[in-house]
Amino acid sequence: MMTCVRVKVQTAAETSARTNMADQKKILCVGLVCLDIISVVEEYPEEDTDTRCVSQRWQRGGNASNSCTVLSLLGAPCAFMGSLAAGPVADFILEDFQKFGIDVSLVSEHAQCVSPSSVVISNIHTGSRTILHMNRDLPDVTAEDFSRIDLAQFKWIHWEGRNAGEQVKMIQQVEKFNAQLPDRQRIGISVEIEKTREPLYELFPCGDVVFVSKDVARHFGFDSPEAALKGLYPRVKKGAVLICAWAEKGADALGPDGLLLHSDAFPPETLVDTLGAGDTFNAGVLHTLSNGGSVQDALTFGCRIAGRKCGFHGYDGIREK
Ligand SMILES: Nc1ncnc2c1ncn2[C@@H]1O[C@H](COP(=O)(O)OP(=O)(O)OP(=O)(O)O)[C@@H](O)[C@H]1O
Ligand SMILES: OC[C@H]1O[C@](O)(CO)[C@@H](O)[C@@H]1O
Repeated sequence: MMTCVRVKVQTAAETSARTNMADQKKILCVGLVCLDIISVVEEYPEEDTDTRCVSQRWQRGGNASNSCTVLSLLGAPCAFMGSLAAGPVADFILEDFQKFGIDVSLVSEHAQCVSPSSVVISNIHTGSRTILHMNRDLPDVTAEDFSRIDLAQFKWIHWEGRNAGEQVKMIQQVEKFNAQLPDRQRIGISVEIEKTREPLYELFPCGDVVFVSKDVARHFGFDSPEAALKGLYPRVKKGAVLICAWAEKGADALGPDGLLLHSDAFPPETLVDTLGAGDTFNAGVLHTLSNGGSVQDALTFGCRIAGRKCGFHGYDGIREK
């Protein structure tokens, strides 16, 4: 693993905020960072037409990266672990991570690879986001990369399901580390199974908390979060909590006591942009649980900030209320 050393000079406010957080353990998110090239449109375009859009912007994206953005806006010390290519896109991404005070010391640089990116068509009237993602050759971080990190600095580690075989080995390393610690000092483990790819289902029995998407739920033939949780719960490990978010229906959770928990969604006054709503929800849940909050509080807070996020472009507005 090559460690990135391109560090931007911090402002006094950033330095002081980071110093105040210095003695707190961090939340680590492992997964994708990419460039989102977002075109905001009044109406979804027809194929082979030439449309003028409302605005265009570059935004740092990727599930784990977006969740870090939201965690940092919520004031939670956090770190991102993933891969980055080199060049202007990678520079833009690194600078943006640093703007949010996200620890990037575990980012692996692959200078010879192409930066992953998404073209996103965002409909300003419905809030819908249509994503065209490209990842040509950037490899994910491995269990060997992970074995070099000092786990003692983290209170929670979240994996966005990607190279599941390697991620299972990373989780085993954390379980081994946890086994020597008293309960309250153990690192919380969560995994997200978002894409409908068979190898990712290996992650179901791996987390204390497992996020399963509505896409995966539908793929298994479930048409509601309740049905998905009941049907998929036998796949998680003993004692785990399974969580399923479902856009405007809010989110549900099922734990070892068999009680189904639910939070309604919190729709914004005007639905503007749902890109990253799921990543925002996950960050809200992780923030609450890693601070000792209940699963019900985590669901409600996750839905509250994800709903708020849908009311504006990007993530910055999360900080303002
Ligand atoms: N239209 C909406 N109105 C209100 N809340 C919403 C809406 N869409 C999403 N949310 C909130 O966001 C949470 C996550 O939604 P969902 O799982 O559908 O996102 P997603 O499709 O995974 O998003 P992305 O993949 O872009 O991160 C929901 O539980 C809900 O609280
Ligand atoms: O699948 C990758 C895409 O999904 C997102 O992480 C949103 O959840 C985008 O930022 C990215 O382009």
